[in-house]
Amino acid sequence: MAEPKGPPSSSKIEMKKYSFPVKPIQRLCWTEATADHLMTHEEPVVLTDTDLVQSALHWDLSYLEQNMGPAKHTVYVSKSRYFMYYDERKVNDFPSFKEPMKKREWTFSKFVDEYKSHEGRTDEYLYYQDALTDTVGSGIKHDFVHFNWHWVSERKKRYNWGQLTSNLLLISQPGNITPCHYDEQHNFFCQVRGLKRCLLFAPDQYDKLYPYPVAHPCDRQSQVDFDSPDFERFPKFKEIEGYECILSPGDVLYIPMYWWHTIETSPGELSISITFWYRGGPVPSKITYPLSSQQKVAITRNIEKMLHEALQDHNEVGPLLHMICDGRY
Ligand SMILES: CCC[C@@H](CC(=O)O)C(=O)C(=O)O
Ligand SMILES: [Zn+2]
Repeated sequence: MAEPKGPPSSSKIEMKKYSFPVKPIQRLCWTEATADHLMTHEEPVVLTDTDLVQSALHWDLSYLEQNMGPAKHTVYVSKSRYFMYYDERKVNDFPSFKEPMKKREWTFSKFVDEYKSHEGRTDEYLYYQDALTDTVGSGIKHDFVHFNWHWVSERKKRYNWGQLTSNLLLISQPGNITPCHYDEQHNFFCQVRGLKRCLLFAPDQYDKLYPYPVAHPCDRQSQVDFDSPDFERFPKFKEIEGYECILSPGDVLYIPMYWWHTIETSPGELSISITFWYRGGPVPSKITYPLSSQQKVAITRNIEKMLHEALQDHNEVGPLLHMICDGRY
């Protein structure tokens, strides 16, 4: 099997540079035994030759404008290059919370107009993030039906994943960054157009990435500003170690559940990506020890949720956890 065509090396395209060490994420044809081994052990890998979204590789802004139909779609507007997700259902409990980006509902044509008028602006940036649903036009429906569903359903079965929950279409301006966070689902992250640099961190780096409290709108997001880390508040960030890849069209990055990731769109051109998010498989009937770092993260989440539920005030969760731990553990 010929070596998969390599991606452009990160030195060729100026992405943000960080001081922490990163190792390359392996880039393998999906038929390689090592690719299967990595996915079986919930470790990231860039898969080539899957043809998963081959039928979408011709997508560009004008084709999408012709075929996305008349429905409204979610576009985020940010004053910076950063697009940090927040859960609007949790905002009420945090009156001083400032939304890191604004949510707009635009038709696709309106998005294209705004996209064009935002080119060159440095005061506001756009990021289209919406699920592919049956409101799309026949052209997109045709492309969607011709995703490689056989391949991806074989993977779902082999790795005993839960159901497919959504396919998110992501259309990013050059230079946009999704800050570091983890998701509670497995993700086949498919690059359709443009380049994206992905930095991933294993679930056992949890204590170095200082996620917001579970009750906070930015639950699952790291509090650390990678551009200027506050080592007073987040001293263990100094020890962070990550993995890196640059995705080209046709590449599929497996982002395992609970793996942290921050993704930057190359400055060169707009990026189009499609996600395939799957719930985790059923909890094994027999728990084996030691527990995995993913299981430990799930336990910490349940503890925070239970304490918040019991105390009815998220401001009391920290003091109670300190009362349990300080000077005792
Ligand atoms: C809303 C999803 C954004 C995406 C990162 C990116 O492409 O900017 C991501 O975090 C994921 O696919 O899990
Ligand atoms: Zn994510």
